[in-house]
Parts: sequence; structure tokens; C-alpha cells
Amino acid sequence: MDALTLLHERNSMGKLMAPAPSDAQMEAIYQAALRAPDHAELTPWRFIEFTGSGLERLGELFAEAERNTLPAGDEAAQAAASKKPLRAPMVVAVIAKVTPDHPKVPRVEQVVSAGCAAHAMLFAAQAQGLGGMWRTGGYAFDPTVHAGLGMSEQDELVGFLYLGTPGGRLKPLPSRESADFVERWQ
Ligand SMILES: Cc1cc2nc3c(=O)[nH]c(=O)nc-3n(C[C@H](O)[C@H](O)[C@H](O)COP(=O)(O)O)c2cc1C
Repeated sequence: MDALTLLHERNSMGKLMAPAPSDAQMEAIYQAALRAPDHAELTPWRFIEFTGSGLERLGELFAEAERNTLPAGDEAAQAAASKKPLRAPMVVAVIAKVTPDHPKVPRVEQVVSAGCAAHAMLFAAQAQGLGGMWRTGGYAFDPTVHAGLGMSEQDELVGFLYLGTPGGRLKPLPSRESADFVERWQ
């Protein structure tokens, strides 16, 4: 697939099955992430890859977040939370490792850079025939989850990328007119 077709036809896939991406496929995905635009070469990126029992550990962290929420989530909510990461054979947490008070690169630029990395990862997954879906949900913003993932207070969890083998049909893509979004000063 040529580059423009990939850019124009990226399509999230929520139904994901085993097998998980191979090590070689993940290396290609991380290399794509590591080419994200990056002001002042801060490389403000951290990735945590969850598979197997790692997915269960992430689920336990979500359940703990539910317990720590006020009012504390009931047992059903905790059980549902613990199952969330099991929707794919692999989840990658994409974290913006923010350098605070940088003289040239404000926080927002560093978080956007991590977002670009996540986006590149979805393209690299699709280019290899894999499926991917970017999810956040409340757990991406939860202090219990942040602490459990070893994030500093400055860091931002930009998303959980659910990755795997496509398990369903790709949805039809929306047709959008660039004229609805673009203005030209000439
Ligand atoms: C930062 C971010 C967080 C998202 N979080 C969720 C989420 O928690 N749950 C969800 O169903 N979709 C979420 N989405 C949207 C999906 O990843 C996806 O973009 C959407 O289903 C549209 O599909 P498409 O990417 O193929 O256009 C999120 C997207 C972004 C950029």
C-alpha cells in the first residue's frame, strides 16, 4: 500500500484477536513512533507493552482505580474494569514524558508529540495488516493508574493502543470535504 493510501484509509479496528503482533512487527511500530515530530529532541515518549499476564495486571490496576474512586465502584464495576484490557491480545500505553518548564517547548507540544507517536503506531500497525484502536476512557486520567504505571505528576497518558489481528470487517470510511475544514488566506 502506498503512503498516501495508508494515510487516507486508516481505520480503527475494535475487534481484535490473537495472535498479538510479533516482536518484529512491534519493532516496526516503535520505529514509526520514534519518528514523531519532536521539538528540541526531547523524545518525550514512553511505551508500556502489555500481553499475557501483563494484560491481567493492567486490568487489576483498572479495578484498583475503580475501588479508589469516590464513591468506590461496586464489585460489578471492578470486574468490568479488570476485563477491559482483555479486549485485545496486546495493549500499549503511550505516555508523554513531559519535561516541565522547558524554556522552548511547552507542555502541550510534548503531549502532542506523544499523540503523533501514537498515531504513527496505528499507521504502522495497519501497514502490516494488523488492527489497532486508540482508547482512553477514564482510566487514562486516573491517578491510581498513573501511579501504578510509574508516571510522574508531569506525565500524561495519551492513550492505550489496543493491537492485534483484525477480528471483524473494517467499517466504511466517512467521506469528508476538505473545503469544510480549510480556509485559505491568499
Ligand atoms: C485520544 C483518543 C482517545 C480515544 N478514546 C476512545 C475510547 O476510549 N473509546 C472509544 O471507543 N474510542 C476512542 N477513541 C476513538 C477511536 O480510537 C477511533 O478514532 C474512533 O472509533 C473512530 O474510528 P477511526 O479512527 O477509524 O476514524 C479515541 C480517540 C482518540 C484520538
